[in-house]
Order: sequence, then structure tokens, then C-alpha cells
Amino acid sequence: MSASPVVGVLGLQGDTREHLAALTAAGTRAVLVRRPAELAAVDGLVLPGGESTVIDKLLRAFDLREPLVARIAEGLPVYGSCAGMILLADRLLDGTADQQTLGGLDVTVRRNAFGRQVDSFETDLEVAGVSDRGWEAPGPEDTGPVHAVFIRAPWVEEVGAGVEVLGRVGTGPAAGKVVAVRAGNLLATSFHPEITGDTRVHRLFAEVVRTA
Ligand SMILES: NC(=O)CC[C@H](N)C(=O)O
Repeated sequence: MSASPVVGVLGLQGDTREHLAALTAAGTRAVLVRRPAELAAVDGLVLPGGESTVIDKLLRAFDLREPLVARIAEGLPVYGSCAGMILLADRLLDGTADQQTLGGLDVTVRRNAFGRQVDSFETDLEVAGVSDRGWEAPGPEDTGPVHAVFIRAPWVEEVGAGVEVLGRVGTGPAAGKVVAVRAGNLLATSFHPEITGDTRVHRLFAEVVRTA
């Protein structure tokens, strides 16, 4: 793997631009992926937040579903944020009747889990491998907890053997809920680090890609 891997952002729907910027800041060559040939050319992929039911339909419409499922099975590093976490889950609760996930991550995820009261909220979290370590060229955002923004977010209800819990909500009505996980080359967060200017989660993912 070269020092500057090519990392795609699935560009069918969702907040792709912010992920491209964060991946570039993390030292990767960031590209949009909308076609099977573009998917074939990446060393890693981000599944952005958006609406998982729409992304699910578009994956099939753009003939990306099958090749993506195949690449995940081959070990492609993938980072899923929010709707992206839903897409990576092997098991989904509160999905729509015909909604499918890509799977690969041995977790049960509950969609729109935080409910109306706290549909969207922000909190500071400890994320293992992110907030508890030093980074090269640290900036002001590079120490301490991660400021996590949740937007109609899912949480992880159950993790299978081999899935590492990286972060949980610390306080409030959802305290203890699992919101960041990793299993091998697959990383998922319920929240949106791409919109805060803190690139540490993307730097962690860049490391996953470099060492894959
Ligand atoms: N910010 C998000 O990605 C929201 C996810 C959305 N609620 C879904 O079900 O896909």
C-alpha cells in the first residue's frame, strides 16, 4: 500500500463533500465513487451519512451493490458514518420493509434509535484509538474527547464476537449506547466527524487503509 492511498466516498446521496475534505486532510487521495469502475480503483471507501433507504436503492440502481458486497467480503476497508453504519450492519432494526443493508459488520444496528426527543444532538465522547492517543502534527482539535454530532442517528444494539466497541454515549438519556465500533477493516460511527473539523476519525481510517 502506498503512503497516499486512494480512498473513495460513495457519492450517490449524502454529505460527500465534507468527507472528501476530511480524507484529504488525513493524507489520502480522496475521490467520489459512483460507478463500478471507480469502486474497483479505490483502496478504501467511506459510506457517508444521508438516508440509508435511499442509498440502498441507489446502490442497486447504479449496479454498485454486488461489487461492493464482494469487495467488503475481500477485506476492503470501509468507514460508515450514520447511514453508512446502517449499510454496514449485518442486522438492522427499524428499517423499512424492503430495506437491505450491505452487511459485513457483525452488529445489530437500530435505525433512528435516539427517538424524537433527541433526534439530533451533540456530545463529547471518548473514542478508543482516537481521543486516547497522540497524533503526528497535533492541532488544537487533536487531544481529548471527540465532539460528536448525531443527526437522526442509529446506535449499535448488539455486537458480535470480534467487534470492538470504540465509543459509547457518556451522559444523558442515551448514556451507555454504543456509537463507534471496529471489526478488522470495517469502522463505523453513529455520528458525523466530517462536519466538525476534527479529522482524527478520518486519520484513524486512513491508517486502517494504509495497513490493510
Ligand atoms: N444522518 C444520517 O445519516 C441519518 C440516517 C438516517 N436516519 C437513515 O436512516 O439512514
